[in-house]
Amino acid sequence: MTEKEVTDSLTKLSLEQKRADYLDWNEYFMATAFLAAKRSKDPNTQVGACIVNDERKIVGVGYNGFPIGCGDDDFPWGKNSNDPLDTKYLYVCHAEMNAILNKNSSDVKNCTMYVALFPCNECAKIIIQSRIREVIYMSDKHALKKSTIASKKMFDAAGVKYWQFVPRTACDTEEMS
Ligand SMILES: O=c1ccn([C@H]2C[C@H](O)[C@@H](COP(=O)(O)O)O2)c(=O)[nH]1
Ligand SMILES: [Zn+2]
Repeated sequence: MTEKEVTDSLTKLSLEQKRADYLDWNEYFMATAFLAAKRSKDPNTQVGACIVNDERKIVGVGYNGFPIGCGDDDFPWGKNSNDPLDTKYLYVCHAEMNAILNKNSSDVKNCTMYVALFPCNECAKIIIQSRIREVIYMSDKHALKKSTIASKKMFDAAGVKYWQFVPRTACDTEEMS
């Protein structure tokens, strides 16, 4: 074997040993949002959000839950009742709002939010006002709801970019290795 052949086979070996199936940045931050969602006590819908700055540092994470001090012995997780006071909707803090309020930086200006579900109109307002400039979401299952249409209308007007994250399939991962 010539010296070049040895070098070539060593190079090939080291390339073969490189990991290809590690998480890319988008996968990593979306996975962080999904991990946060697992903290939610909502029996029906668990939402997580992760805010990332332009240095790819996580600056806030949140999930849907009742406000501090409002425990589920006193507040309901139900969805349907004749009296809205007996449902969760008047009380629950959305994941996006919690992620913004939980920020560990002075602000979230120019940050990106990764979120499990497309933000509702109330969260869209908070996202815009906090100057987040990009939203990457996983599910758009409420795309036809007026609140989602309103969110998109406001994001478009305010110049907040949004796009759907599509996870890699097992086949994609096999092709890379
Ligand atoms: O943008 C959103 C929208 C909803 N949520 C939370 C609020 C509630 O806990 C659930 C929604 O309950 P459903 O049973 O799916 O009606 O999701 C949120 O965090 N962010
Ligand atoms: Zn919301």
